[in-house]
Amino acid sequence: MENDQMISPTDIITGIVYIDGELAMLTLTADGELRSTENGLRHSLSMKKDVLGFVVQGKRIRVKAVVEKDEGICCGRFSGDFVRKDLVFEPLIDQNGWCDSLRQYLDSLGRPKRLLVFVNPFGGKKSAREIFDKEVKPLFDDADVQLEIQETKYQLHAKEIVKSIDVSNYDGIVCVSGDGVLVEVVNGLLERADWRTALKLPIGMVPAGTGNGMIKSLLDTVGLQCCANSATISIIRGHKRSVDVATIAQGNTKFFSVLMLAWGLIADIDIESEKFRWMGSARIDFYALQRILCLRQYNGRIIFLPAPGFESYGQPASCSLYKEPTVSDKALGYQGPDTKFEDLEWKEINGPFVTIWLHNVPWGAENTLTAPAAKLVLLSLMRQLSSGTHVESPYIAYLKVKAFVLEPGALIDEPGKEGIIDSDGEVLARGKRTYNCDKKALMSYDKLQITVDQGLATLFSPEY
Ligand SMILES: Nc1ncnc2c1ncn2[C@@H]1O[C@H](COP(=O)(O)OP(=O)(O)OP(=O)(O)O)[C@@H](O)[C@H]1O
Repeated sequence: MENDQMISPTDIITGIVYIDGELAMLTLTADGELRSTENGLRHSLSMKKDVLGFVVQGKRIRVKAVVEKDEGICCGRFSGDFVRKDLVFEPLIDQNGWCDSLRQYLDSLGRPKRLLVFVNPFGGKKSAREIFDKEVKPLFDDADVQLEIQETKYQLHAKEIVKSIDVSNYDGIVCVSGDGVLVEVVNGLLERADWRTALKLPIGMVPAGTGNGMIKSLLDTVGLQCCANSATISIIRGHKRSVDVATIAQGNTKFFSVLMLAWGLIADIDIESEKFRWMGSARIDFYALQRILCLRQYNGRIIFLPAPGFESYGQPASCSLYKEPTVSDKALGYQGPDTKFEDLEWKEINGPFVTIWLHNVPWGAENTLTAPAAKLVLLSLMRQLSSGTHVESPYIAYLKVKAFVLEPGALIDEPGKEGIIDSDGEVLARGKRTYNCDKKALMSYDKLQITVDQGLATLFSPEY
């Protein structure tokens, strides 16, 4: 704290104001600091980091701000990393000048002003609407963001909507949901004829599902909690980052994935635990334990193109990525990466496998899981999942690949029973005698290939 406040010719606006009934000097500096000196003490708010917006209340101006809270403070039911720290001041003169300066500075930050918001009332513990009303909407209102709210009414509703929206009407799309709606939005945008433009629209996530792996990955990287408060503030601040999109193809059928593909144990836990949806995210741990105690092993083969540094894994493959069938002229949307992989050095590993898990982001869900070959080892590895140390286990082969082919087989001790292939929480293929095997799936339980386009989609993200 300093006693004096230097005025610089580059300051945007400066003047005497009342704060809490006391006279104070307030300045908006050129680099976006809102600095006040009151009773010799200096306080400041960063327009970029702390300030959401402002509102005129009679002669006063209320600057709505949030600051990162100190560790140990808990603010009731909805926890988060931020607490409110509004600044209320009354300029002695030129209230309009203050409003114009604050508005212009906020506008110069390139934050989103118009958002299409999907709220999935069905996801997770069915609390998305409550999360949206109590935590998300008030913050967007403070930041003066216009919202077009769309509650999803059925599966694939969000995908259907984004396929036909006028993308120029929005600065972004927000999903108050789990990862499922995010994936629908990405797939919907990629199926548009104008997918290149449409994919530039940033997508924001507010965790309100069982699987919130994408937003967990983004927030955790900068030490923020995976909660609605931190996620919404990140969207308001408007920073973006690009994420890889994997194309999973089986003939002409395609699915675009941003998180992961799983087969075997992980898919079985993810999909079969649906029976325990009422437990919230605990259903995953609960069912994982059951599945590990009655472990299944699957026949099959994986063929892959190792990334640099991972060439020693597997043996030379007897075949490579299959050739794409010619795309019909009617297929207008994105068709996957253009890269040609045929003549490269493919490797293969033959089963049996407990699970195959392909990941695009570090976190599959808020409390991830992966697994090797023995029950006791699996149980001890479960405890390591939250730290990620499971990848060091000798029972796990952890490798980076540029392209991948999965040939899924049947259970080794029950050849008439097959498995489930799951991508981003959705069932891609259901084999014979699996859970809900009479339900329709996008692909058949057969060979499929995965290729990646780096940085294809744009997400709202905390600043790194
Ligand atoms: N009103 C609705 N009724 C039923 N399903 C819906 C509705 N709205 C959206 N869905 C579907 O719910 C699925 C799961 O959504 P979301 O990812 O938001 O939640 P989640 O809890 O993380 O998912 P899950 O629990 O299935 O892992 C999506 O496939 C979505 O299409």
